[in-house]
Amino acid sequence: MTNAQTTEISEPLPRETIANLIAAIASQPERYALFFDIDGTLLDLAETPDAITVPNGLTDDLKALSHHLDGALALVTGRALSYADTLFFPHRFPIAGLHGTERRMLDGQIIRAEPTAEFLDVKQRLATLPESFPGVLVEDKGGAVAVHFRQVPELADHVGEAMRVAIAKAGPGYELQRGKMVLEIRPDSADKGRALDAYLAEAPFAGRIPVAFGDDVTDEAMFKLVNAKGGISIHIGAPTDSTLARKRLSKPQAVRDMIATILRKQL
Ligand SMILES: O=P(O)(O)OC[C@H]1O[C@H](O[C@H]2O[C@H](CO)[C@@H](O)[C@H](O)[C@H]2O)[C@H](O)[C@@H](O)[C@@H]1O
Ligand SMILES: [Mg+2]
Repeated sequence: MTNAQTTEISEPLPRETIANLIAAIASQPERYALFFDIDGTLLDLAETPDAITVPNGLTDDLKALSHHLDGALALVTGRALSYADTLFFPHRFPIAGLHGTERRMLDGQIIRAEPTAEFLDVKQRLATLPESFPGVLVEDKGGAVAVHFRQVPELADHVGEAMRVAIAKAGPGYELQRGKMVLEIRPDSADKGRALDAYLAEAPFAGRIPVAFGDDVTDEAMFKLVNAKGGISIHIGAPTDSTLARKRLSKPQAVRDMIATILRKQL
């Protein structure tokens, strides 16, 4: 996907621009709302879903940044909401999980699509996939199911075929989501853009400039929404023209450094 209207497709965020953004968020926090993807954005990617690590200090830094923004910080992730909570325990951030299809609002209420009988049947069948394709890893996320092939990339086509059959059996209400070395069946009731938009309708997010950080296909819906609202979209990773994001940071460490610098500046 390319974005012809974007003049700065996935350009590195110049040092000066980073400095400006950091200074602005540090000195005028009431103007900004920050939205972070998790895997590949806040956290370095790992070989398997459970092998990720949350670097020392990140959880507290996120909490401090959230406090600085008067709560206008949310995580928008493909992970299950409950899993994301365990990553950043004991803090409970506003989180949109399963690519935006389950969302905890500020009052603690959670909006999610209930799984259908057909989906649960498909999920059960997919659980046996590693018997036919050793090395493939099935991640049960409750309302969604992901099949990872990072450890056996040569099986990508087989996984693709199995998931095409599975999505047809899952029936209405579900869609196939592509990701990094993963294919997933998830509810089609929302996406990360719609989740972000829903947060922007609520205090303390409402009326603020959205700033979204993400690294993957699923984050494009978020970038599109943020661009339309005059916000700042930041892609994490190598330069690419396959993103709607208008700015770029090279890796999760750069995101973590940016957070730490904002906090130092506001002291
Ligand atoms: O939207 P995100 O927060 O970025 O979540 C996207 C998916 O992240 C996880 O999978 C990815 O990260 C794994 C750990 O680094 C990696 O092993 C895998 O290859 C990646 O696809 C997670 O397991 C998925 O459920 C999320 O949808
Ligand atoms: Mg990601």
